[in-house]
Amino acid sequence: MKIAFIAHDGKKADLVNFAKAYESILSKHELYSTGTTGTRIMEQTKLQLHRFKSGPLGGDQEIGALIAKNLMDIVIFFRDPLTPQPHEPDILALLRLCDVYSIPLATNMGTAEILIHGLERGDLNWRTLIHEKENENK
Ligand SMILES: O=C(CO)COP(=O)(O)O
Repeated sequence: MKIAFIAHDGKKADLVNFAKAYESILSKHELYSTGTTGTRIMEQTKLQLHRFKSGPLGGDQEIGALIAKNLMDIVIFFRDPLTPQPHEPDILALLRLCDVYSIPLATNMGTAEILIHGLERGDLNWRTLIHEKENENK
């Protein structure tokens, strides 16, 4: 599965702790992130991520482009609800695309934990079926 990690500055420590706690599960998947978030995770775990640009410089939109192609399977985006962001329109666009394509999205630790346990249990295997169907239609 392709999993995207994004965190605003006030939530990066939480996301790094999450990545550490679930490192063994996450290491079995293809991981993506916005720029600074990915750097922080790679500094503090052995995980390898494909890093896009930093969020304010277009990273949310780059991840959004993968969602629009239905290529991203899970988005874990720890937003900071208490701090205004200069690129708020990009953030809303990313969240909107998750809803357009029914992509499982966690915006806080509580939901992220449920998603990761569901992933391990096979609850998200329907995403594999979607990829197979899309390949058949090519
Ligand atoms: O701003 C972000 C998401 O909206 C995150 O970007 P960084 O990971 O580069 O800090």
